[in-house]
Amino acid sequence: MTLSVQVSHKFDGFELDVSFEAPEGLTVLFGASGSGKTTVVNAVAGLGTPDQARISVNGRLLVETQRGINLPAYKREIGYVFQEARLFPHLNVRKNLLYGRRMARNRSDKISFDRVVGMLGLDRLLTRHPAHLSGGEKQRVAIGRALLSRPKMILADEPLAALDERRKAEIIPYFELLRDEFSLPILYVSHSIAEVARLATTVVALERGAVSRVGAAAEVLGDPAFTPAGVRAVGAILDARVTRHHDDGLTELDAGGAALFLPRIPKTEGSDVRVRVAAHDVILSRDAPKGLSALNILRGTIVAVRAGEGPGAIVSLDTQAGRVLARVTRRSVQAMELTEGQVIHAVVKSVAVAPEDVGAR
Ligand SMILES: Nc1ncnc2c1ncn2[C@@H]1O[C@H](COP(=O)(O)OP(=O)(O)OP(=O)(O)O)[C@@H](O)[C@H]1O
Repeated sequence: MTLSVQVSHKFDGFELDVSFEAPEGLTVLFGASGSGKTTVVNAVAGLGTPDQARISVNGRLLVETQRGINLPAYKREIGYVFQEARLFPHLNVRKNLLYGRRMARNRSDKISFDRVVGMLGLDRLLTRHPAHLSGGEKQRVAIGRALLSRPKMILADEPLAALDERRKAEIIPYFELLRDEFSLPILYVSHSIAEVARLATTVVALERGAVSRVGAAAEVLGDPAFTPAGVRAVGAILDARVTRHHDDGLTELDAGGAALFLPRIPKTEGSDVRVRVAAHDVILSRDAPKGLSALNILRGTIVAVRAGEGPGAIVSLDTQAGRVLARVTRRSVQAMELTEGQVIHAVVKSVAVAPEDVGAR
């Protein structure tokens, strides 16, 4: 496993006992305020000593309290991206980027200054000072600076929390690049389902100091029994490929052989994408719908019907495109006599899926 984390710590009135393993990619540490995210991050970063911890990254041991091993923070070789960019105000972008830079140890190294600047679109900003950058631009510089320190892992602590929605949407693709272009483990703290859906390879959900769930993003978000952010956050993640941009502004995707039409996605034809389809944007029909304005109709088989405490229920169905979830009323479940094994049609309105619901994979 790329990331192996075990931390226990007792504060007055709060007990943390967290243990998880994560494969290569971006691991989102997800949890409500006070669930223990910062305590875990501090243990990984080497800020303070937990009562008991064993943490390794790609087999390299950072701390093992029982054996008295505890690398100081500066020797852990971690690149940080925080909520605020924490740039040096008196240095321009170029100097901020070069601060703490480490030289390549081998020629196959992918992290060159020019590549990082190009990838993050910082070319035109190099001579500017942080005071003259937008929040999103500052965060791009912070990502570049973290990368240029040639870290063994990246630790991103709520890196989008201080940005408005537009800036968030602007920065997320850079984290996708970070995830996909460099084989660096990334531990990413967030309490946003949207970020989990776009970025997570693995989700580690924390609740009251313990891990309540670990798994691949699609699996965790697609579990109707797992609703830490409320039922409105429940949804499926579908893997798809961009097949064609149509003249009328729609992009056609191929999801496991099924065609999906979504509002224009800024990706080239042939790109692999992941698409989040929220359960409340899906309606169900027993018969193949005709004369309907919706363009996306997926035929599937019901694998579970889960009634909530309120009027709603989540129906999970397996389709050609993958597992899809639909949030309907319990009344509809009864009226339509929805049961496991039944063949059903899921209808997804194209415009229900916003461009920010579609990311790279
Ligand atoms: N130094 C401390 N002394 C006592 N209690 C602490 C200390 N640090 C954290 N705690 C408590 O431990 C719990 C977990 O805190 P932690 O900061 O890890 O949560 P979090 O998930 O990061 O929350 P947030 O998203 O609000 O930052 C909280 O109940 C907090 O009050």
